[in-house]
Amino acid sequence: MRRFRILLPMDERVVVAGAVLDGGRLLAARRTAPPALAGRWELPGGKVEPGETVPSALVRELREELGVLVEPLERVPGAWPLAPGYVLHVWTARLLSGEPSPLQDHDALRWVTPEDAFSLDWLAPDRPAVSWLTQSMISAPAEEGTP
Ligand SMILES: Nc1nc2c([nH]c(=O)n2[C@H]2C[C@H](O)[C@@H](COP(=O)(O)OP(=O)(O)OP(=O)(O)O)O2)c(=O)[nH]1
Repeated sequence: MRRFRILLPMDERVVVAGAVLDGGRLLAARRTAPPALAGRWELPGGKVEPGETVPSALVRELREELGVLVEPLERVPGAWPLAPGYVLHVWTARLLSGEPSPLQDHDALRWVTPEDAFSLDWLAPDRPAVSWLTQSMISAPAEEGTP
C-alpha cells in the first residue's frame, strides 16, 4: 500500500506590529538593528511570546519600545512572511497615554499623514499594511483629537 505524507503548515511565530493612529497620522519607527534592517522604517512591535495573545503582545512591545500605553483596535487584513518561521500581523492601535520615544530598537520616530507615508523607506513586509492604512485613513479621516 502506498503511503502519502501529509504536509502540515509550518508552525509560524507571529510578529505583531502596531499602526498607532493619532489625529489622522500614523506612527513610523526607524530600526537600529540588525544591520540589514537598520535605517529602514517599520511599524513598531515584536514577537508574540508563548502564552500571550497577539493584542497583549502589542501592548507589551509598545510599552517596552516606546514607553506608551496603547489600546489595540482592529487587525489589518492579511499576514506577511518575514524570516523563515515568522509572519507579520498588523493591528491598529489608539494611544491611551504617554508620548512615544525611541527607547529600544529604534533611533527615530515620525508621525506621518497618509499623503507623506510613502516618503519613508519602509521594510518591504510592512508596505501592503501601510497602503491599506493610508487608504483607510483617506477614506475615513479622523476627526480632530481622535485616532
Ligand atoms: N517589529 C517589527 N518587526 C518587523 C516588522 N517588519 C519586519 O520585517 N520585521 C522583522 C524585523 C525582525 O526581524 C522581526 C521582529 O523582531 P523584533 O526585534 O522587533 O522582535 P522583538 O522586539 O520581540 O525582539 P527580540 O525577541 O528579537 O529581542 O520582524 C515590523 O513592522 N515590525
